[in-house]
Amino acid sequence: YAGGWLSPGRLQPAKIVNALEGHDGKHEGFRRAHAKGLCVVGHFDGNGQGLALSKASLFRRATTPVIGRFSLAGGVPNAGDGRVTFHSLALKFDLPQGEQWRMALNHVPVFPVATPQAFLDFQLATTPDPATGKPDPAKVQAYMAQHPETKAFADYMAKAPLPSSFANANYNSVDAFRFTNDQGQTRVVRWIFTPEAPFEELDKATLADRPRDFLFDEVAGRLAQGPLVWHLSVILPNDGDPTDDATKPWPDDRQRVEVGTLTIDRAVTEDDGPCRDVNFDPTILPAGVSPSDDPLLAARSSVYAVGYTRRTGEPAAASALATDQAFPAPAANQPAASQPAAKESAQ
Ligand code: HEM
Repeated sequence: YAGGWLSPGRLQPAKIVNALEGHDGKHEGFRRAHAKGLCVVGHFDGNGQGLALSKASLFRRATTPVIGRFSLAGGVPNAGDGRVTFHSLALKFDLPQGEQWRMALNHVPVFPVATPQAFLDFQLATTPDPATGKPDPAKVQAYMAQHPETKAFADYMAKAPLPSSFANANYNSVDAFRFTNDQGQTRVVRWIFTPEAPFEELDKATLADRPRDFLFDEVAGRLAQGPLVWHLSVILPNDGDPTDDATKPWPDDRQRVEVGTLTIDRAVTEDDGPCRDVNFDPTILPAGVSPSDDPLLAARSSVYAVGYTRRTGEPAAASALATDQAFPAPAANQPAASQPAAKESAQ
């Protein structure tokens, strides 16, 4: 039953992973989405303001160690960076008492699909035809006709400026989550990390001519000069703002509460480093945070788990990034993940 043999028509996570492999090829040992990435380590300093919204210990006036991974969407590990796609950042916060908070964030505040079924249908409709190497325009058109929200997203991506760097991009939760504070009050929120590095736009006209790894090389170069900083703000919806539909943005004027600062200190190698064997499942949450009614969240959890199980059962692949070789591997008896335990000052 758990394997889905008795209900072949139901949407199973393996079907979505199969579709991702069909779309971008099967690259053993790599993530089935966001295959190209760079691992980083850093820390988060809470300012205490978030505790009014959630009792999560991340929000105390304390420092929490973080590992992270910059990535681009897509399942091809050595794809060129000259594409119109998400700049993404995944994070794993190691909190006191063994709690963790894992996030996988995109620079765009909305997602192209609202449901797992639409995600599957979108992958299938845009899978390249082996005869032409391109998606079948009739299938894409038929999908778009049924999914105006995906069409709206594609139009938005075509027009919206792309950040010139991983360092000057926002990173959004996209999905909504439920926050609960010490008094038991619950609110649904989204969140955004905004960079201190000033925004600059990538010239889309020259994308195709850029060196393969130019975005990853650029951020590695910045990190070699010093840490990069983002401010985390929790976004509070107005009554009626959708909490179960990641295709719908919340208007820019919604109240924001700044709750702390993320500092990315340095890049570390992905081969044998702390990121390779992590599943950045966004439903791994500390007390005070839980999933909302957004149907993507449960699907993400189960699909990431299937992808993770497949890739970690395959021979480990070396990082496809040339720049990765420049970073020190963690010492044999001291994995890079072993940062100091979260230190608390006052609440
Ligand atoms: C139904 C919707 C979605 C599906 C099926 C899906 C699928 C996947 C899969 C299979 C992976 C690779 C996991 C692994 O092997 O560790 C992945 C990674 C990722 N996803 Fe999604 N995803 C979905 C929605 C989203 C959304 C809404 C966001 C942004 C908020 C997002 C951001 C990311 C990021 C940043 C990673 C890379 C994590 C890393 O660096 O390991 N995904 N996704």
